[in-house]
Amino acid sequence: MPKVLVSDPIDQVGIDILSQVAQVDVKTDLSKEQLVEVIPEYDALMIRSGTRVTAEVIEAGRNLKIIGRAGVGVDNVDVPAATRKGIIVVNSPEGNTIAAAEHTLAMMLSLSRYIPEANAKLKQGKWDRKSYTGNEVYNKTLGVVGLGKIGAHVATVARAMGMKLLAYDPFISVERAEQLGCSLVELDVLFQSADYITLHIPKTPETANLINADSIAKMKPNARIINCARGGIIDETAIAEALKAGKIAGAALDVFSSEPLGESPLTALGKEIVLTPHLGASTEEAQVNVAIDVAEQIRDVLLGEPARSAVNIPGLRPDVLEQLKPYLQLAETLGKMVGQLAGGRIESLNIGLRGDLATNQSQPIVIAALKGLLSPALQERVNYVNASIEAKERGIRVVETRDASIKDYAGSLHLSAKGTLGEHSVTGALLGDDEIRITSINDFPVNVPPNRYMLFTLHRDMPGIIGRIGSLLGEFNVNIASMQVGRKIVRGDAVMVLSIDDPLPENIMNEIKQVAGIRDAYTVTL
Ligand SMILES: NC(=O)c1ccc[n+]([C@@H]2O[C@H](COP(=O)([O-])OP(=O)(O)OC[C@H]3O[C@@H](n4cnc5c(N)ncnc54)[C@H](O)[C@@H]3O)[C@@H](O)[C@H]2O)c1
Ligand SMILES: O=C(O)[C@H](O)COP(=O)(O)O
Repeated sequence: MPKVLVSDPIDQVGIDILSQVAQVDVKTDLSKEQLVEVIPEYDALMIRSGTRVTAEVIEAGRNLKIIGRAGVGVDNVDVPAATRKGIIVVNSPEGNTIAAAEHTLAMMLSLSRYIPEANAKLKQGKWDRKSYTGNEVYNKTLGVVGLGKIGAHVATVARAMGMKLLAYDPFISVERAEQLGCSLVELDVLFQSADYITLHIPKTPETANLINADSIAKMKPNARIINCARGGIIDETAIAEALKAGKIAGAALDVFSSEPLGESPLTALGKEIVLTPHLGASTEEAQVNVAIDVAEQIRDVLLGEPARSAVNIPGLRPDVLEQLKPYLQLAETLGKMVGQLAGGRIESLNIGLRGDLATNQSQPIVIAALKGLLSPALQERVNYVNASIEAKERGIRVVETRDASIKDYAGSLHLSAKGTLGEHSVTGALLGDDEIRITSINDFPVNVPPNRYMLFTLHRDMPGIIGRIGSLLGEFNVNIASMQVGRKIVRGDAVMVLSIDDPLPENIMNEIKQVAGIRDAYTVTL
């Protein structure tokens, strides 16, 4: 039974799902060193933002197949290191959207009405009404930086509260912004015009310290900033100084450049700042959502099924994936075949998408073909996650061509591999919904299903040659399951495809190659 380590607190519903297929260990207080020590025995790791999955952890996780982040942000995971090792990283892109948006709105209102401090004072027995006259958000301008899932929900609710909306998001269309009641503006315009600025962007090199002394200098003195996105998007020293000097009116922060928040100039400030310890996703509902979402993906991957929201393999909607699955199988099979036919070091792979396939999303098919091509050499070390990187590192040039006009099958795939020992091609298609057929070898037409063990010969089409190969295999006690010859002209060149029940004995290939008329022979194991 596979083993799953849960190293951050997640809802029991997730543990129950994982327990259907795995032994689940919940260890939420592991130090860095302890994590590195225990990770080798686990097939999957499930985390929230509390566990840092460094390259060292990934390197030590020699059995790891999947890291599941029960939440959105994967910035606590070294995703490139996981990708390189072929470990799938999945998250829950939508499970906590509403929770984070509502927390943002709660922070905005708390900040405007000084609720946290008024509450604390009253609990100390002080009835102070005069210190806490706040502001209404009604009719004020909210600047939303990042109009993705959370930003969009914040905008929708803020609009209903009577706020005017500006948004900055270079990846969002004007139509989408207008649909949400937002005017898309440049960042500086947003900084200069907004009474409230809320951040809903990932932390990237472009967004690190986006709010700094310079950007704060552009803001109105009554501006209030809310960050429920990621620590490090705000320069904490700059914002603390600006608040102290009264350059802006307030800040509400849920996330920090270093978490847990230790000693910080932020904690010394008064009612103009509201701080929460990364609580954006902490609702019962969100925790159930993300736990189910991620536990199901871990379960599926451990059962050999694809994950629906992996961050390091091409994202496909489940319905598209379902439709493409037989073609992925086809691409992988053809990749395996053509790689073995070409032999030696492969320099380039030409992938021709034909018929209906030419109009499909090609990236997963290309990856599947590369996985097939590399799997004889790399075995289980190559998968959908790292196939492209592995191919690139081996200097394999990948060329994709499309031709929707080739209609001999609904969709077919033509792979041509050029290597140090020559160039070979295979074409394949699906019969019915999911039965694979090899339809040509080196452009000789055939029609054979793939088989675990196969033998191919290139030969002169002449009497006796098929019989000679048949008897030779018989002499070596190899049972033939099926045989087919493909040729373009009578007594010209031809290809023979044999499906055999057993692997070929080592010394038979030399004998086959010596049969009169045989130009070359190849074995393929699928
Ligand atoms: N505090 C919490 O507990 C909590 C909970 C959930 C999510 N989050 C964080 O909230 C953020 C937003 O999450 P989401 O689910 O809405 O993500 P999302 O991917 O749906 O939206 C992010 C948006 O940011 C935009 N964007 C990217 N780079 C940008 C840039 N340089 N300038 C402006 N816009 C840019 C993207 O186009 C996208 O529309 C993420 O950082 C996520 O990790 C925090
Ligand atoms: O990216 C996220 O999903 C949030 O930051 C939530 O993090 P958490 O799961 O640790 O609460």
